[in-house]
Amino acid sequence: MPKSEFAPAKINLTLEILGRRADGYHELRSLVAFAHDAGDVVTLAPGSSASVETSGSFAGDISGSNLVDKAISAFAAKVPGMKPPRLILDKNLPVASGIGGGSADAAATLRLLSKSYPGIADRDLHTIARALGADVPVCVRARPVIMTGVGETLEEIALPQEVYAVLVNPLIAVPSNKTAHVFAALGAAPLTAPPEAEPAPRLSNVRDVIAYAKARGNDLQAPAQKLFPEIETVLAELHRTEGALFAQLSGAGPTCFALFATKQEAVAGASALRQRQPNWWIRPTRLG
Ligand SMILES: C[C@](O)(CO)[C@H](O)COP(=O)(O)OP(=O)(O)OC[C@H]1O[C@@H](n2ccc(N)nc2=O)[C@H](O)[C@@H]1O
Ligand SMILES: Nc1ncnc2c1ncn2[C@@H]1O[C@H](COP(=O)(O)OP(=O)(O)OP(=O)(O)O)[C@@H](O)[C@H]1O
Repeated sequence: MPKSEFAPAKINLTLEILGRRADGYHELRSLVAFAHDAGDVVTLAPGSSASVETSGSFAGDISGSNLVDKAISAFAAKVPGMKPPRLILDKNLPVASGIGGGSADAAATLRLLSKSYPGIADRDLHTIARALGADVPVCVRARPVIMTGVGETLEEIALPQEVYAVLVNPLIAVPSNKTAHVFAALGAAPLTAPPEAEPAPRLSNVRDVIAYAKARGNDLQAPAQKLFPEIETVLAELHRTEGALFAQLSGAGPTCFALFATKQEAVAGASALRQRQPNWWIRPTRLG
């Protein structure tokens, strides 16, 4: 019986960049949520040949070595004698799009392998995840958190049950090192002192989430928009969608999200948008 792990899209509801560290990475604070019904799927398939096979709409867009392969190698390095598995990656999320697709796939692979090899401590899994990418630890957790550090410090937070979003990606070509470009374009000041800790917000309903997201914003939105002007069109389209209460960029983009109070409004908003922009990737989803 094949075992599967869902690799949900990651959405940065907020993204504050607090300063640049000496190693070039940035300290940040981000409210991160995950999509209930938009994601890739990683399946451990029967068979003796070690391989990673890809299927799905965006399988052909992965460039360089697949983060799933890197996750397997990093995990295997901690498990002497581990038999390399045969994995199938169903790639439904657009690549290099700011919703952490590759990170989510690496994280799902680590969760899958750690179920087969339960000897690996959570602490070791976290270290492996961090070495694979700044977004991989949060994707291993795959629950709403306030993420700080460069992405390694995770504080779980309760999100209201009913938060609906529409995710929109214009499917423009972006370079594979897009995230580094966007951080560089921000030109953040060097950190002079460690950022101050602050208590996690209390988010009781969708209005609280929107107020917090509006107040904190996404510091990468302006530089990303300068590099990829299509983002402005995506945000304008989301703002004019009926029922959309708030719209912003996720991560380094170009995927943007809008928030809705009900599932019906998110589904209707997504279909109205699809009528206007048939070539975009548009997904209504519940966030959690
Ligand atoms: C923008 C976010 O998506 C927000 O969740 C993440 O911070 C990016 O996470 P990621 O894509 O997993 O990032 P990595 O693959 O580790 O790094 C890609 C590049 O982004 C920049 N980077 C990333 C994370 C971070 N905290 N500071 C950075 O400056 C670095 O230039 C790095 O070379
Ligand atoms: N399994 C994978 N899925 C997607 N991209 C992958 C994968 N493996 C390797 N990559 C490469 O990783 C890079 C980042 O892709 P990803 O989809 O994770 O971007 P992202 O969502 O913008 O990430 P972030 O917001 O964390 O920078 C791309 O250049 C892509 O070719």
